[in-house]
Amino acid sequence: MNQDQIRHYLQMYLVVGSVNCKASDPITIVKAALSGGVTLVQFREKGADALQGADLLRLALQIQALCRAEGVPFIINDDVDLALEIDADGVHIGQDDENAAEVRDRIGDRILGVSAHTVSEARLAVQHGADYLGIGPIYPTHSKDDAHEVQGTAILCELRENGIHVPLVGIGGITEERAAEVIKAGADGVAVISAITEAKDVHETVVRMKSKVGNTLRERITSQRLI
Ligand SMILES: Cc1ncc(COP(=O)(O)OP(=O)(O)O)c(N)n1
Ligand SMILES: Cc1ncsc1CCOP(=O)(O)O
Ligand SMILES: [Mg+2]
Repeated sequence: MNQDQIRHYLQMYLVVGSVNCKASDPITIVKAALSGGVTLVQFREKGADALQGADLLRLALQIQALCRAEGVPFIINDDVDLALEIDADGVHIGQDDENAAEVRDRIGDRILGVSAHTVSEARLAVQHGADYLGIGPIYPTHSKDDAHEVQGTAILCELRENGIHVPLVGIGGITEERAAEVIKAGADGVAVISAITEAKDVHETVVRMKSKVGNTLRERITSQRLI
């Protein structure tokens, strides 16, 4: 998949697991998010009450089927074996997960996302074959217990200024109100858990957030052309 396609998929990126879906069930939330226009879905089944075994597999397959029906890529967090077993479109791994170069060998040309927190982690992830980098937490988050320290949007500027040109997605505490500043700082999209899974109206929240991302990307491109 080329970088332009990856950048498109990163624009409105839903990260979701059953643990994040308290107001409603995961299927209802994913359906509403897809109808609102999410461009990529990551299945992240993690935390104290996370599903396991057959229940986890069933939910992964159900969400995958919803994504396939909408032509939205579906990727798995951490679990490369699961991704291969169900023929997912890719995986997302972090610095404490399986080595990125080994994962690239195992998954072939599926999408590989890698979390990075510094310029050197980013450079190494790219050398190892990452298609995109997940950067954050940009803002405080209550969705990840072992989150890295908050990085702010400055990390996105720093990566771009240091020659990291691969697709980047910001993650961590991103809301409708904050989406534009993440894109202005250099991200190609926003990856979101709670602002979507805990929204009163998931469909409308995604529509509005995606529109903010799209408008800000267009403004950024226009202002770059003027320089
Ligand atoms: C898009 C995206 N970016 C970053 C992460 C975090 O990955 P990781 O650091 O491996 O932490 P866990 O999500 O595995 O707890 C992500 N999942 N997605
Ligand atoms: C998985 C992950 N990685 C860094 S922050 C985070 C959690 C993002 O969740 P939220 O959008 O609710 O802050
Ligand atoms: Mg991980």
